[in-house]
Amino acid sequence: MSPESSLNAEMSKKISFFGLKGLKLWVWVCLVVGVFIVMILCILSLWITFRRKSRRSSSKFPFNQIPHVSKDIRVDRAGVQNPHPESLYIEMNDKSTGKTMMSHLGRTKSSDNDTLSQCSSVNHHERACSSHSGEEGGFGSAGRLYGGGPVTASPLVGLPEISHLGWGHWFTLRDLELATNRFAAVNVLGEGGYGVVYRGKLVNGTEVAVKKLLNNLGQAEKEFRVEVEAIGHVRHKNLVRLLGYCIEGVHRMLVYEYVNSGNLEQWLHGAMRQHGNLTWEARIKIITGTAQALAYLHEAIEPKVVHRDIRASNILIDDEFNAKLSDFGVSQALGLGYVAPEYANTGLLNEKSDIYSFGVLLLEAVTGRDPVDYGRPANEVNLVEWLKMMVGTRRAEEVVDPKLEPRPSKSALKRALLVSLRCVDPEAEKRPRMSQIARMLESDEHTFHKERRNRKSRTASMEIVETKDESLGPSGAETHITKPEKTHE
Ligand SMILES: Nc1ncnc2c1ncn2[C@@H]1O[C@H](COP(=O)(O)OP(=O)(O)OP(=O)(O)O)[C@@H](O)[C@H]1O
Repeated sequence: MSPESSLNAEMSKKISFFGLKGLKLWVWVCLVVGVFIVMILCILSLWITFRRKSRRSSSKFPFNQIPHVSKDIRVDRAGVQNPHPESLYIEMNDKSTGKTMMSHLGRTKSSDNDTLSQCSSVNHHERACSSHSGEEGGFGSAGRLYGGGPVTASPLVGLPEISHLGWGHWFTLRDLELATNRFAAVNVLGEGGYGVVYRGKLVNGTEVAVKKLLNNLGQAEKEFRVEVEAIGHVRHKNLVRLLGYCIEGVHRMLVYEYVNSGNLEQWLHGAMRQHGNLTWEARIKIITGTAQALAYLHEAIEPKVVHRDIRASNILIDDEFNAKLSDFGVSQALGLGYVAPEYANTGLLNEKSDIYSFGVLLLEAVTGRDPVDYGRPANEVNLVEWLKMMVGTRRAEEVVDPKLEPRPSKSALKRALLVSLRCVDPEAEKRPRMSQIARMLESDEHTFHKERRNRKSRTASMEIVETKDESLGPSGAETHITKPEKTHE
């Protein structure tokens, strides 16, 4: 008998087992294998159910509440240099946007600022924040966060390594409480449309201005995002530098370099007047710096930044009368006197409306008048209209701020008026670009220095010729520079 036929014979034998009689052996083998497979499947399904349950319980972990964030979570313990050894960072990959976000208790940092606001909804975050927010406590331990590094040229040296962003610093509420003496009233620098600004000092000695945004306005939160995104990487000598920000729970704060000599509004109309009047030279320096900052925002960076709120109070001044433009990137309603017609008509804001506002600012600096002053006679309330009327009636020299001593030269005044009139042209496309304006003003600054250096020499003089122009309205005038004339002093 061959082995195959003997195996067949064996398999065909009838066997009785567990009360089942007369089943062939091969049927028994199939039954056993089948039962075995069913058991494996049962075990597998039990294991999967168990896994799901344990995931569900871990989903109470608040990071899962962040909208649009996938469950691709990688836990990463912070390194040796981390001054917060307890910190547990969690990297979340948002598959819908491809962005990565790092988060841990009370702090959130993002590889893309778009994700900043998402973090505000994290309950855990808010609990962590309230546990060391302001009034009650946790304050004393803040000092240990710092390496206490030496004060150097960089305002960020000596601050915690872990909070470095691509462009600045990521502060905790405690850091800023410490810097401002818990936001003491005595440190209030002023209050703007979106919150209070405090003067502060970081533990490495850097003086800062902390803008604490009102947290009960959705708009303020929006502004925070807009501002952080717009200005984080932007650097120019005439722009106030954003050193970092704080976002904890409901708190939103921006931390700027401190600019120590007030703002242009205070110098022209307010508290800084007690220190004396700004000279023409200082005014032109401030205005020219502002123009350079705007030219940079409009034309040198991509994407360009439209300021949208050029006004004297946003031109901060340092102790050498350098202008430091602040609040760029802030989206907010413009004040009455600075609103360009195309904004009023269409709601659109672009660099041309910044240029209009800049023209008003320049007029303000020349005349020392507010853009809109209801305390004046009706035909003088609106600065731009009044100026056009004065130039149109050949009274340009009367517009100079009476407090200015010495008065500007004819040529300097005329050039400044020329620039401002071109900026406030009712037709937006006729307004010069900011870089052109900056160049015109730079040459004015240059002329001023030249005049001062050598008073006896002949200097170029520009003559403003006022010609009636329909496009400037009934009282409008367009200004032209004619050929230089000799002047004798
Ligand atoms: N970086 C800074 N350094 C010094 N002072 C500052 C700084 N930033 C703002 N300030 C001052 O804080 C005050 C409030 O400023 P903020 O920008 O909030 O309001 P504003 O410009 O007066 O008004 P708005 O926000 O409506 O334009 C102003 O007096 C301003 O000069």
